[in-house]
Amino acid sequence: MDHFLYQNGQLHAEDVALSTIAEAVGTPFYCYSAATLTRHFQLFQEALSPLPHLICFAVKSNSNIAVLKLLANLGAGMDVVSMGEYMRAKAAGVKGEHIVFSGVGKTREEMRHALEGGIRQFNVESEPELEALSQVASALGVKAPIMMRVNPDVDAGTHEKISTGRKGDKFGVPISRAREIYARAATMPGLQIVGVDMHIGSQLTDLAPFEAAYTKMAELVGVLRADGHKIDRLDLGGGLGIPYTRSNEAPPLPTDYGAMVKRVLGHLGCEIEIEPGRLISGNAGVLVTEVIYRKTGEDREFLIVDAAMNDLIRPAMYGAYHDIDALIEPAAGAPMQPVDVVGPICESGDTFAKQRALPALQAGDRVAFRSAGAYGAVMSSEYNTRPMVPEVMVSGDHFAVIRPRPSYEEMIARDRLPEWL
Ligand SMILES: Cc1ncc(COP(=O)(O)O)c(C=O)c1O
Ligand SMILES: N[C@@H](CCCC[NH3+])C(=O)O
Repeated sequence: MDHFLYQNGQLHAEDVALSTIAEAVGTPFYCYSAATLTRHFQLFQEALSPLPHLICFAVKSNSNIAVLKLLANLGAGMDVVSMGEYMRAKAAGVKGEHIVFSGVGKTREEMRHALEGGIRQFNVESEPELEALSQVASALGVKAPIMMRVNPDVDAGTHEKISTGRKGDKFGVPISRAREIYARAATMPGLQIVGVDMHIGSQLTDLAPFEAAYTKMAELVGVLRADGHKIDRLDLGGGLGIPYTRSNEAPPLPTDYGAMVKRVLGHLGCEIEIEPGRLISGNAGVLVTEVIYRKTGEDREFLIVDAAMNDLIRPAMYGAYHDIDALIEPAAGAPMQPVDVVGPICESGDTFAKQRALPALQAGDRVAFRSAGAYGAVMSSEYNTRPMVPEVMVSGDHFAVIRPRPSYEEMIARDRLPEWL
């Protein structure tokens, strides 16, 4: 469910017409709906309600501090993967005890920073990382709460580039070695084992791989407890997929996911953590862009828009599909024409859609790329010296710019010229 709907012939974010925002901030811009973010978070709260749980929003999917604060106000914890994300979570007012630190290559500096600022747990991904954390925590005279991220060797059945739980993937420690590694961790100073972690991939559209992984997790918990470890908490990762197009079959809902979690893991009496990103933020955001030119090629029509692959890289990177809607609702029965929707960057990969059926749009018309709230703004860059796109949040009938567009002067002024040039 989202709150980007046509009202009186205009695409709205909640009760604000997107064209009103376009007039105020210029295009392109990202727009998020506070109501959608809230709704999606609450779906997970309801789905896990009978179990003790904490929903740790995956900051990597959308790290704007206003988004984090909105979710934190609803009771969310945060899943971070860098010192920068940790600092963003803190800036949004999240307490250290509600922040979990994931990531395959945490540095000692990041460990120290999180231990000093407070942390719920580190999700440790290798033995060298365990050793480093043990040393850093011991030097600070504290105990670092840890879980091992266990790689269950389950194929998530998702895009090759975002599958993380097969034995050839770089993530976690092999489940076959988990017992030995937990035994080792238990002997190391400065560490306190609190649970087990898994994350098998992103944009999963089927519950079966989750269930296969969590079944292995349940077995492992039994083994580790029998070995004398105190396992009170399970981090199940994120990964539940979203519909990127209205014509697709919808992926499972948080309710279905929650029911499965209860069935497979509920009897263990553990506190459950999940790390959803995309399901909370993905359909809570759109990227609005304006057509600069309509161009007739040899064998096709092009719409050249003012957003580009540097602003939303998913189509170029994964061949991802995003629905495209005109801000002005096409008249019923208006003819649709196939066009390639492309950005201005000098790469053929700067293509948002090929041969997409759209109404007859012209220069000056605006469109919204849907499902852009997750892995959109966070993956953007300044390639071609294009300023980062501003972000706006709508709540009801009002909106606020939650990250302004930097000026060209600001961008240019960041470089330094060495004296010897
Ligand atoms: C460790 C970890 N947790 C959570 C997530 C969030 O995943 P998603 O946005 O698919 O829910 C990711 C990204 O895949 C991740 O790597
Ligand atoms: N960036 C990816 C998801 C990666 C998930 C992070 N572990 C996407 O846009 O789909």
